[in-house]
Amino acid sequence: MPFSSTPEHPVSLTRLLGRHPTLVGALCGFALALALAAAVLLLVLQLRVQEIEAGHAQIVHTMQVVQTDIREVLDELNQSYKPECSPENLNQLRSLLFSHRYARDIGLLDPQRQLFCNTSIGLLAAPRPAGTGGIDGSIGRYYRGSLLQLSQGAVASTVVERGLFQVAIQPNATRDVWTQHADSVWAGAGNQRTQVFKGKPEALTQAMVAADTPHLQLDWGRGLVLVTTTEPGVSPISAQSAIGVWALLQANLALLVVAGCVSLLLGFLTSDAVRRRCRHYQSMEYRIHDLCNAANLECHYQPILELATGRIVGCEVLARLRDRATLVYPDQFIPALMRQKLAWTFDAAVSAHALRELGAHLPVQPGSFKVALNFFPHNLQRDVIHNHLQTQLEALRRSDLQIELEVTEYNFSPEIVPHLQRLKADGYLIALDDFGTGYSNLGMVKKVAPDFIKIDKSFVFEMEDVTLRSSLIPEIIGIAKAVHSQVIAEGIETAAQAAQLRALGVEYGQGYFFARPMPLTQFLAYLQSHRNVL
Ligand SMILES: Nc1nc2c(ncn2[C@@H]2O[C@H](COP(=O)(O)O[C@H]3[C@@H](O)[C@H](n4cnc5c(=O)[nH]c(N)nc54)O[C@@H]3COP(=O)(O)O)[C@@H](O)[C@H]2O)c(=O)[nH]1
Repeated sequence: MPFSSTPEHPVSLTRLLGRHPTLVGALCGFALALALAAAVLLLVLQLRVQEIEAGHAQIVHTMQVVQTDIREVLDELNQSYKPECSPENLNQLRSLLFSHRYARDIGLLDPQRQLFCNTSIGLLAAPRPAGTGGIDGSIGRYYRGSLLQLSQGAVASTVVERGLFQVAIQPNATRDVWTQHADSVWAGAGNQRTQVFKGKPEALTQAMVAADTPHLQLDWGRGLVLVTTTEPGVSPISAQSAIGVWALLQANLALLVVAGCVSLLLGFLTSDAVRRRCRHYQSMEYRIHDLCNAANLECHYQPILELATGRIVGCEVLARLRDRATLVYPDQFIPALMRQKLAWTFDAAVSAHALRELGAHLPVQPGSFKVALNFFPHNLQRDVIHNHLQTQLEALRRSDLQIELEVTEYNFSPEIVPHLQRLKADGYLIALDDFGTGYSNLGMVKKVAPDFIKIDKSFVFEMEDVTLRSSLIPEIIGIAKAVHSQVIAEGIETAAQAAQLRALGVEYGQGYFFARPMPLTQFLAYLQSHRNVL
């Protein structure tokens, strides 16, 4: 709630951002552009990974089909057949091969595990060792590159051995699917792991990890993303493919260029929007809500002197708002204050603050001491003003303080005349401020018969140059005399101006020549020193 006595708001993040709008805007825009570009790149990568995963799934599926086929043969051999090389047995074994697509040949082992007979050529000329090494799989022990004795010669094949039987897998049963969908295929687990297919150039396939790997792995050094699919059931089997990031970028160059341009455009638009938002946070329109807190309100007092004697007869209350180390002046905040409809809250807070301060600290003055308060014209409603000021004055019990209400000539309208008349009748002094800047009708001025007419400082500033404007000062004094008002000249900055105005018959003056508006402690010290001088 503005001008409540709640503690000052802490500096908000929005205010901090507002101090560097261009930088914050640029950073946000850059971050967005980067994020969008990265998102597109990740999407492209993700699509490629999905494509590879689908290929790997086909490899695993094909190998499972092959394995199931071979398992059935081995199951049947171990359950229903004897490892005998008799023609009848061999014929039965051959007919078994017909019903199993991936089984190429069946070999028979003697008790010393030597291969002595097979379905292709029958009894071998000499038994030969069944094989060394091998990989343990769930359906038997696999031997890669075993030489299969066929009637037309020997062929390298993978055989699976269980009990005293060996089944040779059709050469190239899985090769096509490997070639098409993987760069490298590994079989076996732990130290038995063997590379069963090597597709890409040596250097690349060497990079493929022979140990268990995560599904996705980044090789920063070579700019590769490795995709590994491991299926534990099939011996186990791992299919690996490498994505070259640079090659991926090249393959999607057009898409990435478009995405980059869109990202830059969005980044630029974001930067502009953020910059504008940050500027708004720094604007008075936004800050006024934070500033309108009782803790930020400061009243400055500018003495008003009798020109003939130099006696201080009163002061004008001028409000400032404190924004940390800096003071914000009325010209800076009044427009925003008006737009945010805080005019009455502000005037009420200033007058209460000033009267409280002066009432508590200003020594009781001999005679009366005028306290000139500025009110926005539409706040000059008799009942509202009177009730408000009476409440303040009753609490003070200072009969020496006399309130002077200032209304600018510029805003002097027929609607406020009755209010001013009543306020005057209530005992308040009325001052017509900035006189000469508006076009008030003399009849209206007469009706109010203000106690004071304040000559606007713009007339005083030009006195030494004797401009047309300054030549109007005697006219203004004449009008004041005609309506029985006393004259206060504002903006006196030199001794010459003060002397000239005094000679013209101006009774009172204020301006930097005497003193600038100042905080209470300084104002009290000024009053004290001034009294000593007089
Ligand atoms: N409704 C309210 N209006 C207020 C209040 N406090 C101020 N104001 C209005 O803001 C206007 C600007 O005030 P400020 O910036 O404080 O300027 C005043 C003086 O500092 C300045 N001045 C005084 N002497 C001299 C001088 O010798 N030279 C010079 N260059 N400037 C000087 O003039 C302003 C006072 O003018 P005026 O009000 O016409 O007497 C101010 O005009 C107020 O209307 C508030 O609390 N409520």
